[in-house]
Amino acid sequence: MTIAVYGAGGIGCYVGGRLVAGGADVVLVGRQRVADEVAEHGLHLTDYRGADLRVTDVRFETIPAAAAEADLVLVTVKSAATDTAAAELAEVLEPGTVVVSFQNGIRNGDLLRERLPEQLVLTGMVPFNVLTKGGGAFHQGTEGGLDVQQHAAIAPYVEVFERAGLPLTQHADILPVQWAKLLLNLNNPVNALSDLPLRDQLSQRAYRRCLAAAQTETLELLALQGIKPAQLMALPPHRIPTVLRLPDLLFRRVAAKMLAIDPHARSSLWEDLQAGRRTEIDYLNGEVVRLAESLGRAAPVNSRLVALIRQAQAGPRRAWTGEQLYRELRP
Ligand SMILES: NC(=O)C1=CN([C@@H]2O[C@H](COP(=O)(O)OP(=O)(O)OC[C@H]3O[C@@H](n4cnc5c(N)ncnc54)[C@H](OP(=O)(O)O)[C@@H]3O)[C@@H](O)[C@H]2O)C=CC1
Ligand SMILES: CC(C)(CO)C(=O)C(=O)O
Repeated sequence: MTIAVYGAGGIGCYVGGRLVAGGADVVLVGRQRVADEVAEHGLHLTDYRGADLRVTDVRFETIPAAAAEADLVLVTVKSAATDTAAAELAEVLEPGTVVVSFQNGIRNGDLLRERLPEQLVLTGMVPFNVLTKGGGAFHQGTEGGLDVQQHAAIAPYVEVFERAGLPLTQHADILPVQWAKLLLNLNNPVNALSDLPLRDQLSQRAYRRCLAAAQTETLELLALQGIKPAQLMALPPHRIPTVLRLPDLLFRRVAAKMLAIDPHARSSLWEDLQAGRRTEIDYLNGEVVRLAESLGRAAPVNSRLVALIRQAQAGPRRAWTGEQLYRELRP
């Protein structure tokens, strides 16, 4: 049973490396710069529970053909790269290969399914944060295993993921899980604009009010669309904005788990902005704007966040205080 990880960056190297450490036959497919880093240092994988693994026997390839032998392919490219990845995979994969999208956003699985009609494409979800530390080191900064669409084809891999310390939770209906994750990802632009680690940013009420506003707007649209987001945390999604708006002291008491994040962890969107790469904003808050449009409504808070990230992508960046950002987002 060979597993290919297609797009081995933060999530791909971490998940793929943990699978190798758990004894699976894995090939990582990614860029030359990451291949060089892994060749020099191997992988050093740590997590919030104190796991500390050095993985030296890593197969890292840089051409799509390396995925051809795989029985299972985990797609871990950023959303804007899914189209190209799908075209490359369509050229090399055997019919019947199982492909799982472990990406944020709502549509990556659908896009892969459309482009890979001869393969079985399932949608997955990564609930935790991975901090890319450099020198082959990746740290899981928040709790969680992996979520995936339920299917008989997943059965042969359940034990492999279990051994890797990343148990799979299967869901009969993955869309509510994806939307629940997207509600959390609405914080990605807030975090990027704050230019702070997640824990510092979420510790400040003004930033949390920005996230609460983006979530409230989204929850109203989801209700109109008839989608009930899944519960991923101790609180149901519709209660989270109220908790986010609490004063700092109370928030720390009531929602200590939300702040149980590695002190250096940042959102993946911050990482993209920092590296000058195209961000996933159009697939996160932009997805909410699209939903609003399809319902003949507006999503002013999420639209503004999309615009601010586009500005930051195009030109000089600034670090917004929570108060400044909240004033900017208020209708
Ligand atoms: N990082 C995190 O903490 C979390 C991320 N996610 C989600 O997981 C997904 C992956 O994120 P993340 O790992 O952070 O992203 P990264 O950018 O760290 O990793 C993706 C890697 O794939 C490479 N890549 C892109 N296209 C191809 C291709 N066609 N062939 C081979 N390699 C390719 C990229 O190279 P290049 O940059 O040169 O294009 C990059 O090295 C995203 O959807 C993200 O939102 C979900 C939960 C947490
Ligand atoms: C885990 C979380 C919500 C925050 O890191 C994320 O998905 C991301 O950074 O894209």
